Amino acid sequence: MTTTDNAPAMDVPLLAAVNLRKAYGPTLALDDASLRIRAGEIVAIMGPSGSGKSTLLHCLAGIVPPDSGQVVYRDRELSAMSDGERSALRRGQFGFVFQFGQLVPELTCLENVALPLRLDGSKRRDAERQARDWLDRLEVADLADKRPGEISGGQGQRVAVARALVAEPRVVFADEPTGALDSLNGERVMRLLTEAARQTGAAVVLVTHEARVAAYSDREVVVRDGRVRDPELVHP
Ligand SMILES: Nc1ncnc2c1ncn2[C@@H]1O[C@H](COP(=O)(O)OP(=O)(O)OP(=O)(O)O)[C@@H](O)[C@H]1O
Repeated sequence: MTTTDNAPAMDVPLLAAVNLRKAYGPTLALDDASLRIRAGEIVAIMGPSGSGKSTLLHCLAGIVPPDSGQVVYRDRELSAMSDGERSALRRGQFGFVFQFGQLVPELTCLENVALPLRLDGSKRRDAERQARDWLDRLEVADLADKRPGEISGGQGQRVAVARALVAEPRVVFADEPTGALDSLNGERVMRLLTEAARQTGAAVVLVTHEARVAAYSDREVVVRDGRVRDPELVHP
């Protein structure tokens, strides 16, 4: 699998998990899991509790190394990269939203959203201008000067989505992003997250056990006992 430009052909995955296996002691979290994500597509990973969804997401994002198998981003295998290269990939190409926003409590919402750009070397003024734009897109512009402890869970998740998207990543990893929200706020976060991803062309890997949340995706894959049923691989 090789690509020569920045836009992979439709049938070439942007990100692929190939025969992943991962054990935690005696627990087999992933057992021959394979999955392909195309550029710009929104894929929901579903399945029962403990089936391996988060482990799969962490492997795809280069956070957890599989025991065997490969994760390939464009034409590069993550395990063949140095730690520094993998960190640079996560910072430059990937965005993250978790169940609890994981905003930095000491920073204002504006500073939180600007942080990925600042870490990448942007000047404060440029980073904050873009951060303000993203807060606006996520309908939380009025919270710019507040700290995470002063806002609601739903507002915090929208700030977290703004932070995940500010550097215009190619893949957003979202692990139960609405898990701590009531249904109304959950729907709002999903609508804003998927709209923003579609506008920027980012793919989304969404872990959820809620059908209502998965309904925002282009397709669903099911993980059971560490194995993935990816219909794309059954009928390529
Ligand atoms: N760091 C870890 N140490 C030990 N066991 C782990 C670790 N992470 C996951 N596991 C185990 O691996 C299996 C898969 O866990 P994982 O979190 O991937 O499942 P999940 O489908 O995301 O579950 P949930 O929906 O409950 O979050 C579970 O049996 C879990 O207990």
